[in-house]
Amino acid sequence: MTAAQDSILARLTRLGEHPEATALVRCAGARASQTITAAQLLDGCRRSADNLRAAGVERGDKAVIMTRDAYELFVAVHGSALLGAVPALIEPRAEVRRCLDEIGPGVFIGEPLAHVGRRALGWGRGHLHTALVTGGRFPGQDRLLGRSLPLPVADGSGPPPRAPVPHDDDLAMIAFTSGSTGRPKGVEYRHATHAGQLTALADVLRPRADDVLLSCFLPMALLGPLLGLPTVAPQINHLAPARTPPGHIVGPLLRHGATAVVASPAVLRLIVGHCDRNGLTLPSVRRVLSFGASLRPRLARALAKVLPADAEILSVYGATECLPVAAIAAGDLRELGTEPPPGHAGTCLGRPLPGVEARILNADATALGEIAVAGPVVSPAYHARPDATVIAKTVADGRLWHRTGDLGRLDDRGRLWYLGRKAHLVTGEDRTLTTEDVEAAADTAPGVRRTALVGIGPAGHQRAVLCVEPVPGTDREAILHALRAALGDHPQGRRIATVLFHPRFPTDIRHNSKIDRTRLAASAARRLPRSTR
Ligand SMILES: Nc1ncnc2c1ncn2[C@@H]1O[C@H](COP(=O)(O)OP(=O)(O)OP(=O)(O)O)[C@@H](O)[C@H]1O
Repeated sequence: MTAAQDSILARLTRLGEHPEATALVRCAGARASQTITAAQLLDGCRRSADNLRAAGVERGDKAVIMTRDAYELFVAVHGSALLGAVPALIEPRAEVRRCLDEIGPGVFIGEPLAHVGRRALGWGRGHLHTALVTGGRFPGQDRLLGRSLPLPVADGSGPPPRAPVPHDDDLAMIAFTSGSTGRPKGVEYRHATHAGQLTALADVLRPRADDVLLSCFLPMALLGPLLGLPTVAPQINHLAPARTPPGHIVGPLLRHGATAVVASPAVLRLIVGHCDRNGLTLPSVRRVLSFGASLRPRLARALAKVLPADAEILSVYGATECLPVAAIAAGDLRELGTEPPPGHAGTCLGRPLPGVEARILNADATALGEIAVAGPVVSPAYHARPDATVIAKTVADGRLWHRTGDLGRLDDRGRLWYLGRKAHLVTGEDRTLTTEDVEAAADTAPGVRRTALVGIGPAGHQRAVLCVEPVPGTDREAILHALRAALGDHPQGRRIATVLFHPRFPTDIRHNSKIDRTRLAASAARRLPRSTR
């Protein structure tokens, strides 16, 4: 079987095998929800494809899709794919205009607010020929924002859609990176990439017949139903996930008896905090997958306390260009945390998943280098960014390797370790510091919510500044004391020149977990006396 026969489209049509099964639960707030069956979801995709065709969307068109509603996203993305159009996903952020200028989409499908952003900020100006507005219609909408594309939940009565059989190498989707090292890049998913990702995701999720997935990450709602998992999509604040009222997550989790939870560390912290404050536990949960950034042992421990004793917590490593790559159980993380290896320690990511290979490129004397990944989960190129593709992709031993831009090493047991991003290395006159190494140690200090190591000054002459986000209400002197204890014997930590407190770190929109180090460093630089910069 070619990968494309196990593609998204093939899995989509397989939804029709259990028409009455729950496929998606769309939640509003803590209590309200709408259950959508597999037949309804499939019918919705077919209707969406018909409406898009009627609106002039054609095979090969690139269609930006921007909606926070999981059902609309599902039927717009998969409806476009049924037509042979290429959905493009990007978060609404400062660089959208330049990103879209690069990929040149002809179609923009989105909720009214997305179109307001498009009109105001010129997203897609010059290449869009079709603007389609989802959700309810309002007077003057066609003139102001674009033609209406109503995507109400379908009744499930229509004929099954006819899905084309794609070639492995056909472009299936463009997904933008979250841009923590610069302007986001449009990652090409071919049909074979998607098929590889779904297979690898199934390896980490290990779906069972009675599983219910709670997806706190919107694009995961596109995949959960295709893995045969009834997928509950809570009403996350997708523009700032960590500001979601936690009851909007925990309420649906409890009501729908979620057995698997996919979330970023920031959202997991919300869930734990809510449970602690309200004396709640989460008895239905068997498996939690943490995505997007390191899962700290302290958070994993707090999470374990609200889960059943045999529940598994996994930290999953990957990037938009290759997802998932490796996974590690929190129990193993905790054990490793108590006995960090000497030298560059960092955070263990676990072994690469079946079918995925990892290597360390340009390793130095301590075996530290850049993590590169090969396998079916790897995207072969950035869309319309040959410059970025040349830098990130390399062929060796007949296989395509993606250079992740992450520093790491492989230990003698085949486990990957993460040391931070290459772009975030702090380079001083006599030493180079890796962020994760220092932060993993500093984050163990009581009173610290998280830390970020940034370099101030020109490369090669940087001053190492540790920014600290404290737990609100904690005494700063006590934190400094705890940090000295945590870093005093640490080979890198001892080199830190300055500690600065910052009440709330700037983070990425997608996960609210990746620290925006460029902004943080700029704010730290402003606070340092001129003589020490
Ligand atoms: N489990 C994890 N532990 C530590 N870091 C992780 C984990 N999972 C992901 N990451 C970090 O997230 C990165 C991938 O993030 P993503 O693909 O969203 O875009 P980005 O790398 O932030 O964007 P850009 O490439 O534009 O800078 C990884 O390369 C890694 O640095």
